Amino acid sequence: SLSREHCNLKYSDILPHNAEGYPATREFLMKVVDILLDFIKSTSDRNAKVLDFHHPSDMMRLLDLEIPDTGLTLQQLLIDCSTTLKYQVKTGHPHFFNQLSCGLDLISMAGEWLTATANTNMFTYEIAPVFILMEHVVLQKMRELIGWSGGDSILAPGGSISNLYAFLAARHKMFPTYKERGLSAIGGQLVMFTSDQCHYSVKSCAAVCGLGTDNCVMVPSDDRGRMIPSKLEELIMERKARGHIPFFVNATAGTTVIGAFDPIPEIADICQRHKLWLHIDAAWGGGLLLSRRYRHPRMTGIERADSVTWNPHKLMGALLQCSTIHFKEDGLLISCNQMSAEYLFMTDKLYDVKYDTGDKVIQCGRHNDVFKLWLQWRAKGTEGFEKHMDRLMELSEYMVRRIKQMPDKYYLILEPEMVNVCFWYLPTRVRNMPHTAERIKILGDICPILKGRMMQAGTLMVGYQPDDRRPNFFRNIISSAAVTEVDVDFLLAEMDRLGHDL
Ligand SMILES: O=C(O)c1cc(=O)cc(C(=O)O)o1
Repeated sequence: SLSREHCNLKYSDILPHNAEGYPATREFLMKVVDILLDFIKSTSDRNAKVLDFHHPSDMMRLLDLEIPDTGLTLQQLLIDCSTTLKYQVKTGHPHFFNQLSCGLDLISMAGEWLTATANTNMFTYEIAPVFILMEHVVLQKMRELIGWSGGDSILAPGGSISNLYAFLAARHKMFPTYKERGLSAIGGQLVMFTSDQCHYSVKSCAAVCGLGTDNCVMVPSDDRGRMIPSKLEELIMERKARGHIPFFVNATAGTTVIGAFDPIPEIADICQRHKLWLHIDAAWGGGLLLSRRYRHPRMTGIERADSVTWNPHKLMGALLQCSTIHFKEDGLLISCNQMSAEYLFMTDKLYDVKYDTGDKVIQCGRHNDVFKLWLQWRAKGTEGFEKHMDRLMELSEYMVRRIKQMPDKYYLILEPEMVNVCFWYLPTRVRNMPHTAERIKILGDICPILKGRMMQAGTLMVGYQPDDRRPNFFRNIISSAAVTEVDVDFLLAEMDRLGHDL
């Protein structure tokens, strides 16, 4: 807690309100840092819980979230900070496997602290000169890793918006007068294509941009979750026969649930033949472009795409959020979205206004998501990122081996292409049953119960979900640098401890 002289102070006693307030300001902020360091310490403590679960109504009673009429003391604010983190899920804990984004990279976090302190907008070079230049350098490096020279990119508030920007640029490329004239510039029904395993944000582009989801054709995938190219071409021809205008194909590099990679070369050939825009949603798999060992064959041909989404906040471990969208053709983003608002994007500035990025996107104000990635890249180097990717894949391969060593307790659903390990847990009573539809139904039904036990015990978090081919199954994600083989062994033992009697 704060020293006696400062513990009754309020926000009005610190900078900027009180010009003499630096000592109190410093003490308060250092106390906040202490609270954050405690959280970081317990996040990396394997004996600490991943979460302290309470149902929402109980949680409300444990918290004091009331919005006060008069401000509270700095001391109370410190208590508020501690309480908030006490009930926050530790997504950086070595036993947190629940999402595609797991882990707490402390260099990236330090970058986020600086980003917050700089508190600037990314729309013009004028107020973010260093960060704008960093964006250029980092995004160009990522385009080189995709296999392009030139082109353009930007950071977006998440993979869904990155995919939307690709859609907008594709439509603009094919129908440049759409921007001014709207639908009448198109004179026909646009159609887009994606696999039935794709991220739902691709389909939402059709809803948001007026195609209608009926015109977002879901292409069947094979039993590995990969788009079937021959089906794609059939569906394109069928829509053309109906007088529709196919214009956009999304291929997924790393699907959300099973981590599948669509076959890019065959899909790119089809796009070339039919003159369609090829977008590759590598939001999840993109990090593997950094690995010479795993990039091929998963993303062979990615350089043939017209646009690529790649989220460093996923496999690369940059802090949330950090999503990038890359275009092979330079100039497309700005011509598609530019509105030239005179109060912001004046052309008579003293510096080269091509560095003003705000007019490239429909957002205007844009958060600085680049510094935490740049600082991380400075810390790791490209080879450090490659080691990180190879390590995550190695741990997933270890988990698959361990699961195969316990066929009585675990059923591996398919050989993973990346770090999504999909399996069923087998409680004692089903271990002698044949693997029939009847048993699969039981295995699906126990997922939410076993997950509930994990959350109540607070010792582990592994995600589950159904897909279009099967009921609930567990999907384990290893994307955290904190995870080791010991944690994989813990996961498999803990699920059995919690679930054997289900
Ligand atoms: O960035 C993430 O962690 C993320 C994004 C998703 O769309 C879906 C998931 C997920 O299914 O874990 O995670």
